Amino acid sequence: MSGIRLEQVTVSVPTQDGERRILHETSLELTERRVALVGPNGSGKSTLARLLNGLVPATTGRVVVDGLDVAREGREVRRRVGFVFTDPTAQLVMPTAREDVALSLRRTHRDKAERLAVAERVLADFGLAGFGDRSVHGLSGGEGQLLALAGVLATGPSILVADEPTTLLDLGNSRRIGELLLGLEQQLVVVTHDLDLAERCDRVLLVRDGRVERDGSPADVIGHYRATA
Ligand SMILES: Nc1ncnc2c1ncn2[C@@H]1O[C@H](COP(=O)(O)OP(=O)(O)OP(=O)(O)O)[C@@H](O)[C@H]1O
Repeated sequence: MSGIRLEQVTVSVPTQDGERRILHETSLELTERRVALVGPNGSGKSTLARLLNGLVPATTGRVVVDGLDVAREGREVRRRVGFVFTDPTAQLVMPTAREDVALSLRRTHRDKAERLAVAERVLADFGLAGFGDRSVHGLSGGEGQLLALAGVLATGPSILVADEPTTLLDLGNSRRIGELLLGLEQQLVVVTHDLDLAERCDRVLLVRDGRVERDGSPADVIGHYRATA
């Protein structure tokens, strides 16, 4: 039951004179622990990633996550599929770092004082000890991305989807976040232009012009991408 399945999925968006297909018919089964989506700008990677927790609905076909139909059981799917965006400010909603993580814990910890105490421990686990009172708007890109990840992982998802999580980061932070993502016990689906990160995944999909053009080992797919970019 675990894993991700796309059954003949397409995504179309309305245009002035009809509609445009941004993901052509795609069928996939993703069971590897670490899966990377690579490809040119505008090729459909984010669209594919966003289908996995219902942020983008399939126009036709079906997306199934851990045996759950994303269109029908969206709430439960979103509990299981954590999503991190390129820009952490898109998902940091509370004034301070501690409160932001505590917000993620509201389903699992009813008591507010306990939530805040657990949030403090989560911050420490992510290298953010002492950041509890800091404003989420005053964090550096790397700190913000760590905090966003801490908040999402604190909800206990079984799958993490990360859309270009290292794009805004310097080399040091990009490596730090990369290590953290690759070391997760959860299944990871990461959209990335960072081919070093993709190379360390178990499976890579090259998306081009709204299609999965190549799918396989990092060596094969990235080799093909480099040769045809
Ligand atoms: N809601 C939408 N309405 C219209 N067009 C859209 C919408 N969402 C995506 N697109 C278009 O679909 C195509 C694929 O977009 P997508 O964001 O999936 O690409 P991407 O591969 O993630 O790109 P990048 O690497 O630049 O982030 C793009 O041409 C984009 O402009």
